[in-house]
Amino acid sequence: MSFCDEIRAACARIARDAEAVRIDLGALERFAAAEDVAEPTLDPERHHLDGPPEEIARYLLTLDAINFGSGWFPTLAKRTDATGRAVSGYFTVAWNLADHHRAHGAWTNAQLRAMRTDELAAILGQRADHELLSLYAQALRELGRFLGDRDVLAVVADARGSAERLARTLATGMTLFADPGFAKRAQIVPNDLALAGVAGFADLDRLTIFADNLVPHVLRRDGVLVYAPGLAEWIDAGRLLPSGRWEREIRACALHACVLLSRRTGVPERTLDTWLWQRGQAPEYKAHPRHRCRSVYY
Ligand SMILES: Nc1nc2c(c(CN[C@H]3C=C[C@H](O)[C@@H]3O)cn2[C@@H]2O[C@H](COP(=O)(O)O)[C@@H](O)[C@H]2O)c(=O)[nH]1
Repeated sequence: MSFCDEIRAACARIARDAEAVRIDLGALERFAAAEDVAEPTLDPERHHLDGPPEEIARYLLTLDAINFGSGWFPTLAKRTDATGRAVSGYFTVAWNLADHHRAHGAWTNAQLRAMRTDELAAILGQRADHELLSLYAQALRELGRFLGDRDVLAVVADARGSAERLARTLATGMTLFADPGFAKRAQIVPNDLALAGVAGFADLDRLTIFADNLVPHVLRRDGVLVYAPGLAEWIDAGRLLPSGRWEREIRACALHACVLLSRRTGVPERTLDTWLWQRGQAPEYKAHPRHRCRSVYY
C-alpha cells in the first residue's frame, strides 16, 4: 500500500471507531454539492517566491520545517499587514522568514545546523525565551543535518518526480517531520514546491489533506464534523487539547471526510485542503475557537 494510502486507511479506521467526533454524511453531501473550489495559490507577498529555483525551494523547505506551532499561536507576537491588521500565526512566520530571505538570501546547510534560538526569534519578531522558538531552532538544525551537503533540489530530484516518495523521505528522515499517521508537513512540502513552480510531481493528487487544526475547524463550522459535547465544550472554552485520542480523532475524521469529499466531487484532497484552509482565514471562522494542541507537527 502506498505511503498516502496507508495514512488514508489508518484515518478511516480511526473515523470508524471514533467516539468524540463523527462525520455527518448529509452535511458532507450538501457541502460537496455547494463547493466552489478555487485552485490553490501561494501569496507572493507573504512568501519568498521570486528568485532562483534552489533559493525558493530552500525557503519553502525551511518554512515547512517550522510550519507548526498552532497550539502556541495565541501567544505569538503577530505581524500586522499594511492596514495594521494582525496576520495569522502561519503568515507571521512565513512573511518574516520571506523578508529575511529576500534581504539576506536563504540559509546554507551549515547555517541551518548552527541555528540559534535568539537569532531566529529576532528574525521572526518573537521573544527569545518563547518555547516555540527553541523548537523552531531545533527543527532547523535537524533540517541542516538531514540535508548534509546536498542542495534542496537534489533531495527533490532523488524523489524521481514522486510527491509520495518525497513525503516519505522527509517523514522518515527527520523526527520533527514524522507526524505518525498524518505526515502533514512532509506532504505539504511537495505541494508548496509545486505551487511555487520549482518542482513537478506526477502523483501530486495522491497526497492527502495536510491535517492541521484549521481544516477540521472549517469542516466543524460547516456541520461536516460533529464533536461530542465534552470535546465541543473543551475546545469552545479555548482550553489546550492534549495530544492523544481526541486530537487524533479530529485530524483523522477531517482527513477521512476529505477522502469522501474528493470521491464525490472529483477534486483532489490537496486542492480541497488549500481551499478549506484559505476559507478558514475568514472572520466568521476565526471568530470561533479551534482546537489548540501544542505539537511539533502542525
Ligand atoms: N491544512 C493546511 N494547513 C496549513 C496550511 C498552511 C499554509 N499553506 C500555504 C500554502 C498554500 C496556501 O496558499 C497557504 O497559504 C499552514 N497550515 C497550518 O495552519 C495552521 C496555522 O493556521 P493559522 O493559525 O491560521 O496561521 C498551522 O497548523 C499550519 O501548520 C495549508 O495550506 N493547509
